[in-house]
Amino acid sequence: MTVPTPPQSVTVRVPAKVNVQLGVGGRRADGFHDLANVFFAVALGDEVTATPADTLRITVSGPDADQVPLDGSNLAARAARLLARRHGRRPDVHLHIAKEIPVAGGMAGGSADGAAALVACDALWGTATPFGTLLELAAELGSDVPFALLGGVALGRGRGEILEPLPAGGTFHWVFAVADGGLSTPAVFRECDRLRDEAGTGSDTAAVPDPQPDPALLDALAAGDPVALAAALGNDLQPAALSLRPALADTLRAGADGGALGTLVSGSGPTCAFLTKDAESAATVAAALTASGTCRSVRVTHGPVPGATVTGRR
Ligand SMILES: C[C@](O)(CO)[C@H](O)COP(=O)(O)OP(=O)(O)OC[C@H]1O[C@@H](n2ccc(N)nc2=O)[C@H](O)[C@@H]1O
Ligand SMILES: Nc1ncnc2c1ncn2[C@@H]1O[C@H](COP(=O)(O)OP(=O)(O)OP(=O)(O)O)[C@@H](O)[C@H]1O
Repeated sequence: MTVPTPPQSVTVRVPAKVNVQLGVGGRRADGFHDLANVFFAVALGDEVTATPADTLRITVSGPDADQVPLDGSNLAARAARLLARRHGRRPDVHLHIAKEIPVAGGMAGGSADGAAALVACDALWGTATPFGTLLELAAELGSDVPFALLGGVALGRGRGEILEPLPAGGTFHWVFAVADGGLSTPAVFRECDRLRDEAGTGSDTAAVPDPQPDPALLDALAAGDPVALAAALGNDLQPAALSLRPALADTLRAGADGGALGTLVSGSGPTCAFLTKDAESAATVAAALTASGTCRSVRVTHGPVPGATVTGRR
């Protein structure tokens, strides 16, 4: 019997997400918010390559590389440590992140790298962790990490970590406008609470009704209908992101004027997302956004695409 040789390196591709619906409930006793979170994975993504090393080491390349921590706080490093501990081994791995997802942009870039590191280390170390266990480890790392493993389109309940895959009937075309500088996710949730308190509605679970997925949005996804999906897009964090970064209103307007079917802030922002009719229309909207001067850069992409997937093994 031949014993398979362990790989010398494993590369994993992982998608960014946009939340086509982000219903935010009241603040729970643990500080988190219950969500009706419809995640959508887009082709814009990062690549994480794992190779054996004497000690855990992170390197990063790409346009935002200088904003990514290289120490133990990096979500990819935390993922490697968590998986190693589960299997009683040392996290002796070099993880290189080829970063395309905007940092602190509301597209779950760090979460994506955490999910990719779980999959890459599992393949490199031959630990054959069941997918259900990877999902549990992912939820320990952060609310958005399980979805980066799953990909496609899914409803996230709880703080976003309890996932139910949803059907999607076709490819949707998106444009993303990347802002200068990021927004902190906890700060945006705090601002959402503050705005609710200021409006007199209250911000805890007793005051805010449980958010529910919008049936019209789920039908539009299943039917692959971009016009119906555009009409149903919604993000309860958008007022908070706009309150912290009022200039985002100009970006959203520029995309709408440029012909987008629907516009919204992606997750906690500040990246803005534009749903378009087709690939040609996406190029037109991208050109209008670039010409408007209301954002740092513009990315054209599509989805849904699969979650963290091994794309290379040497
Ligand atoms: C805004 C979203 O990106 C939408 O998908 C997510 O809800 C955020 O997910 P994430 O970045 O993985 O967030 P975590 O790392 O789990 O939590 C960071 C912080 O965001 C806030 N947070 C996050 C998720 C949630 N359901 N309620 C919250 O209030 C909490 O202050 C928490 O301490
Ligand atoms: N691998 C990573 N890539 C990017 N940022 C990371 C990573 N690991 C840790 N971080 C830290 O996380 C912070 C948030 O970055 P991230 O790109 O995940 O934000 P985000 O996309 O807004 O998150 P989300 O959409 O999940 O709320 C960064 O400012 C950075 O300090």
